[in-house]
Amino acid sequence: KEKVEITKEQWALIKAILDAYNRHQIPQDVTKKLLQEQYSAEENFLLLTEVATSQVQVLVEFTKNIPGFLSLDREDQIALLKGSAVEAMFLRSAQVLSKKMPRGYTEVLEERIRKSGMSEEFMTPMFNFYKNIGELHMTQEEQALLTTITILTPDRPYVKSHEAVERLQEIMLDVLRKLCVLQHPQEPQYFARLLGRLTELRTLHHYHVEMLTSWKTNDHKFTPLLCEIWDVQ
Ligand SMILES: CC(C)NC(=O)n1c(-c2ccccc2)cc2c1CN(S(=O)(=O)c1cccs1)CC2
Repeated sequence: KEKVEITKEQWALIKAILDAYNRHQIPQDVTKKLLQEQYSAEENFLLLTEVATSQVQVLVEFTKNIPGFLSLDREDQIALLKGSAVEAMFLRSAQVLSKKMPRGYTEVLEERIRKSGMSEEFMTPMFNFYKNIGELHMTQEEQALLTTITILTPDRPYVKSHEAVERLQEIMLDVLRKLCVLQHPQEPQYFARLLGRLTELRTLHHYHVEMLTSWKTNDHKFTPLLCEIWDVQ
């Protein structure tokens, strides 16, 4: 039985990341709108645009509070944000959906998302992902660290100092690994299962790029921030 020891510094790191993650939540009023009375597909789409835009703003603030992030090369900080925005958005969405909500809220939310003009072949993998994340029953710390690890992925396009990002990501991976052993002692494979979700996120990222083009053809508008972060003209 491997003796797992989380150092004082690592606990401080977990606390800093969890505080930042909890401080930067999507404003309730924005997500609450998604639960209100029946909207049309266009209005649902507009609502998702609003929620997604608000999440990008939250993501930027959260990322700035990741210990070590601001000491990375400035252009690399931008490359990491642009490269991880879609994945962080799907991770946050899955976490929102897997929260205990009042009876029927989840169904309404899912219905709203299904009726937003999104192509069917994108829905299935997306809702599969939401289900897979829900089944993990991740703790707050695990959610915050997994989002941090997604942001600190060294092989995003245009990242120059690959090693610097890799070193930072490795620090976070080590902390998450130890936390998983401590918080899920009966599930030795839990950490591996968490990392498996990161692979699923990359597939969703590819789907998302295709979906954007299909929306563009149906003349759907996005906000300037979403166009900027998703490289949509
Ligand atoms: C919480 C935020 C980050 N979630 C969010 O914006 N969602 C959610 C979602 C999931 C659970 C609860 C509440 C909302 C589902 C979807 C999105 C966004 N995207 S999108 O960014 O591609 C998009 C933008 C505009 C048109 S489509 C499509 C799918």
